[in-house]
Amino acid sequence: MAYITCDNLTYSYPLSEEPVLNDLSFEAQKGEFIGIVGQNGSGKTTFCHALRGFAPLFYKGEFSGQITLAEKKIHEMKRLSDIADLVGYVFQNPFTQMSGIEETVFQEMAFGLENLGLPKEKIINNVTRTLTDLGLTSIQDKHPLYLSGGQQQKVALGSVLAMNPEILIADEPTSQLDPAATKEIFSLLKENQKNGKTIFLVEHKIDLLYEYATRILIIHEGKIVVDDKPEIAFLDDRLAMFGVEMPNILALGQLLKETYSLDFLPTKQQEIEEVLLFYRDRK
Ligand SMILES: Nc1ncnc2c1ncn2[C@@H]1O[C@H](COP(=O)(O)OP(=O)(O)OP(=O)(O)O)[C@@H](O)[C@H]1O
Repeated sequence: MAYITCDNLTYSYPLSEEPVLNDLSFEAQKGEFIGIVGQNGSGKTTFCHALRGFAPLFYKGEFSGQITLAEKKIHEMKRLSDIADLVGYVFQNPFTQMSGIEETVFQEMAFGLENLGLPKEKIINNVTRTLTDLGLTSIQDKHPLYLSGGQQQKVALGSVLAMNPEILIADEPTSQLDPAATKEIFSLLKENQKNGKTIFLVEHKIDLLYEYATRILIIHEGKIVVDDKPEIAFLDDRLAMFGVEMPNILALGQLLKETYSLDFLPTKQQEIEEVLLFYRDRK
């Protein structure tokens, strides 16, 4: 059995007229880095909420189908706390994530670990490591509510990473970060994946998803319409219809293939450089 399975998920929020998830099925193995893309309102966030039981447990509404994460039947779960140590969730808006009661960044990042009842020494180790990973050590004594949007976003992510969950679901966790910090976060997520964690990342930054994800899901009208390796998913003929752009590397690869009548499509930066150098040196 796959590590994660979703069978025929159909879900409507209490006030939605149509289902937001529409007979959606999917499975994943442990250690995948799954990028989720699709146009606004296609159901990406809702799919993430369903994965960790928030829809319907928190949002209510009508739900049918089955979800299993690491053999836990999420659709039969009665309390969200039942999977608090298995699934970490990073909200689109960091403000939603903040406890609102902790007075320093350090305490904020320790909050979830304390709720899990971990020993003090482990809490201190995890938080200290995460602060270093995210370059937040210098602001560890600041009040979380007096940080910039980007800093808050890093703290929100850190408070989840500190819990070291096996499955990490992050909804646009870099939306308020500059390009350098965004890349750092992608690298950190990649490191987590290499350590065996399973990552779900909702993102509009497709160039980075192309570089880091191992698999891409395109969601359209509540269904997964494309599910493949990035170099195949992002070549789908229907991308424009699904409101998804092609990564720059692939667009450039296609242009080179056309220009030089190549018998292959360069899909990596290194291949593109090799083609360019080859034709430059022939001149
Ligand atoms: N709490 C809610 N109650 C009712 N409808 C909701 C709720 N949250 C989202 N929706 C609706 O569900 C649909 C899917 O929304 P969702 O946020 O899952 O899409 P998305 O693909 O993540 O969009 P975006 O890229 O804009 O974040 C939209 O029509 C949205 O208006």
